[in-house]
Amino acid sequence: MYEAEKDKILNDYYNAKEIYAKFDIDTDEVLDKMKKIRISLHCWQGDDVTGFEKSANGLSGGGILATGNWPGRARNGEELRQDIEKALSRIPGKHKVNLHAIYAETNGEFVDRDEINVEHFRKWVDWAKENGLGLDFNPTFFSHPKANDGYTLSSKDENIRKFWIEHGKRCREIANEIGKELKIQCVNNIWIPDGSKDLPANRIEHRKILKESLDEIFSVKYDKTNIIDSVESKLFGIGSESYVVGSHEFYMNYASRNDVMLCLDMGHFHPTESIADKISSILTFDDNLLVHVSRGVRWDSDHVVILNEDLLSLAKEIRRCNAYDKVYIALDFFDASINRIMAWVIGARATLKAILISLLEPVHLLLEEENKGNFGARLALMEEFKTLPFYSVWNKYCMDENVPIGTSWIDAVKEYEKEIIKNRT
Ligand SMILES: C[C@H](O)[C@H](O)[C@@H](O)C(=O)CO
Ligand SMILES: [Mn+2]
Repeated sequence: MYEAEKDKILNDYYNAKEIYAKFDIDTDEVLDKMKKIRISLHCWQGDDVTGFEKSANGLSGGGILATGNWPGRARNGEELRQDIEKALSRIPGKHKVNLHAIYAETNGEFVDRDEINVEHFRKWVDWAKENGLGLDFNPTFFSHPKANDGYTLSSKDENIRKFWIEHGKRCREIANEIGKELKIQCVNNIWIPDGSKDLPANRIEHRKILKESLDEIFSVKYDKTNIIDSVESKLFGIGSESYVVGSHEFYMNYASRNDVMLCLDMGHFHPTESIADKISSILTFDDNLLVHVSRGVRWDSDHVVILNEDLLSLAKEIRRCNAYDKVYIALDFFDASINRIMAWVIGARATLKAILISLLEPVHLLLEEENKGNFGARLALMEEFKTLPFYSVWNKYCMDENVPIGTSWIDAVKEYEKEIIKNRT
């Protein structure tokens, strides 16, 4: 970066610092807090949720869908890690990478999901260590012949159920080992696609079976410094429009009663329902919460996350609950219609911008007006605070973290596409 550019960024930052100081916000302190926040970058954006299994036939049986055919998706661990590194070099801060079980590396051998162990993730763990990254984990209960009849952990077929319970147990074991080795807690999130396209006659039976399967998976206890377990609900999916076994109510109860963390995915609720309002309710009863940051357009479409009202409300609510040390933030979108690295960087930068904006908000002044009953003044302040010069603080954060300022990251990604991605035929 040229000296003149640095001076300009610093100058803008000092001006912004003065403005925020008028509202008792110390921007240096906010930047220190920012540097401690790790978000989780989902590996599956890099290959459209395909994975590396020998028999991989793309995303199937999961009620989720990656659309688009942008060329050059990563085809193996080396390419995927190279792409993630490229993305991370454009994202300020030290973060985590979120893996799914289908990203096991098995030396060309077929290893079924009920046989995987931590050694199949050796390259990921060594790479994470070298790069100072944390890893999160997810069992993969979809894109498999044993998921094709629509039910996995809630299946009435004992053989199917046993297979998936074993998968769930092995994934927890793997997540525990990862957390232990990296010395960074690993979030292990369970999402299953189970449900039915049309109206079921019996809803409760599958839910009782799911409860039993989860009890069995969670019967092994691990040290929470290594692994924290979570369960993710959903409203509906493709092929499970009428009934989803793991609904919000199901998992909210399960999580609260079993010392398991709940996961709220922004795309997994009714389109007009915001998860921001749910955070304080969950945290009244539970210690932690996992959020999947996604963007649904009319349905759970998993569009790339942008700095929109939903994302801002989410971040502001976490901050207003003083809960950045309780809420785990993981990205979850998959767009195959644009450059996949751009997708990661856009989504991650938007999420970090929302977090920064929330930390810069003078919440204490809003509370002061609220506590006096001055609701007009509270609304007026909320509006004024929206246009405080956060961008100057953002640029300083990017400069401190040695990543490109403003739009300058875009050309570097285009270049990488020309040199590396376009050659993947
Ligand atoms: C691939 C992820 O596990 C998946 O996206 C899940 O988290 C989900 O949101 C399914 O709709
Ligand atoms: Mn999700």
